[in-house]
Amino acid sequence: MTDKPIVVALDYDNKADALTLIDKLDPAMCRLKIGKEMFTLFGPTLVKDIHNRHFDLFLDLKFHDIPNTVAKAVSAAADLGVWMTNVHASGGLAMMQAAKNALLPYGKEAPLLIAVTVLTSMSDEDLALLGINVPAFEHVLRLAKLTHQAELDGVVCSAQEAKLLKSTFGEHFKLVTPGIRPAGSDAGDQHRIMTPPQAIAVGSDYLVIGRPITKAVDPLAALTAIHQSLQTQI
Ligand SMILES: O=c1ccn([C@@H]2O[C@H](COP(=O)(O)O)[C@@H](O)[C@H]2O)c(=O)[nH]1
Repeated sequence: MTDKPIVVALDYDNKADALTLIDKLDPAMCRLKIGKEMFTLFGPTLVKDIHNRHFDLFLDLKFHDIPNTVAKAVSAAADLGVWMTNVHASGGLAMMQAAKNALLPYGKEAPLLIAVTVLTSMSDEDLALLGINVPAFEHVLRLAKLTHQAELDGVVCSAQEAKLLKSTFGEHFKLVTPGIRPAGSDAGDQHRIMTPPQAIAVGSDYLVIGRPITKAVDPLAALTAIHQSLQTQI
């Protein structure tokens, strides 16, 4: 199992609430993620606030644009010193290669660069509505092949595809899996879900977990319980 596989998704509209939670967390136990909502509201200052608290930060902005624009955006993310950032694989091979090339000047300081395959909120039926008439796992595999060809560090996928992707691309290709739900917790808008221990067992490297922790009555207790549920797998 990867060192520190839990990535807590901070989807708050209030910075004070987010910092209150962060201040209860231990950087040795988890990493953090901010996405479009918090970055749009609070910007690079929030990134600094989180770095000052010694957490690795996944900047989940899912860039999807023409190659030149995405390359510049990824470079701007690297300038913030984040641990991981991402693009949409459906932006295409040239876009992903431009993003990868933009990180070359950063050397070992470059963030991990991964690509979103098929959002975990999407079912086979949702894909069919987009004219994609194959099961989600097939489209995930197709986009992961493109990501691998562009030499990115890995993909965002659901844990349901993790076994297939690990066996296809090997240990070094990182699998970042949202749609993680402890047994009995509300799936919400997520469709392709798995429990934390199952996700690790099938090869997920990083488990992105938001509401099961942030909306819990006691978020620290929820995180600790998930963390403990993984310890038997070390
Ligand atoms: O396919 C994807 C890509 C990103 N996400 C993000 O992960 C978290 C999940 O939060 P939960 O509250 O645990 O559902 C959220 O920030 C999404 O933007 C994803 O869910 N699926």
